[in-house]
Amino acid sequence: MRIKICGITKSAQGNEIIKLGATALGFICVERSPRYITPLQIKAIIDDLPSLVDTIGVFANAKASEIIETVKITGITGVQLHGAESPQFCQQLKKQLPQEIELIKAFRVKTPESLTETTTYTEYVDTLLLDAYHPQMLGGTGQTLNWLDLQQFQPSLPWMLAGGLNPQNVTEALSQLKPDGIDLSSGIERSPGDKDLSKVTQLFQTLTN
Ligand SMILES: O=C(O)c1ccccc1N[C@@H]1O[C@H](COP(=O)(O)O)[C@@H](O)[C@H]1O
Repeated sequence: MRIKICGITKSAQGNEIIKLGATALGFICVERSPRYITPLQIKAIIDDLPSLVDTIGVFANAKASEIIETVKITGITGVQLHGAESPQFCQQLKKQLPQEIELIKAFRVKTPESLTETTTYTEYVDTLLLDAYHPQMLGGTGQTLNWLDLQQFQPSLPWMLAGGLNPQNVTEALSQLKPDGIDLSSGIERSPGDKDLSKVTQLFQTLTN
């Protein structure tokens, strides 16, 4: 299972988190987020990481040109779209990105019906991600989804579960759902962008038991 730890802002923490077992690190490219870091800061962190790690830039309603420029500057291996990007935007962006760049579309699930929207994207992206809906915040909310409502979600693409996961609730989430990956941010932090390595250690201990 893929394990993505998102909202990395510090090189040393990113490296420790990879050693603990994460398969992917996420970097927030949304300026209004307290976890935002610049493309040059992302590049500096990635340059210091082992090469086989997935590195995902998280965007929300950004222009395609900004995303493509960020991919070039940073060397990220994937792009996560966390806003209201349309299927057509994803289709166009996918055509413009280098073939090897993973395109992830995130959905902030408000009602079980929100899940049906995902089917209109499956032709144009590589991976789906489900996050909790919050009226003011785009992500990193710490709010969980109603996992029971997701049990019927069996998309044709790999999918990742996000939204308020932490060392205490991840086992319960994975007993109800079988995502291809999980994505955590605020549940393993001291403060936004500052990961708590003891919580990350606890997470991986829980996952390996
Ligand atoms: O983390 C942020 O600040 C953020 C800002 C804008 C878009 C997405 C963001 N984070 C995403 O939120 C989920 C995890 O949230 P949490 O575990 O509930 O804190 C993850 O997909 C991040 O990429």
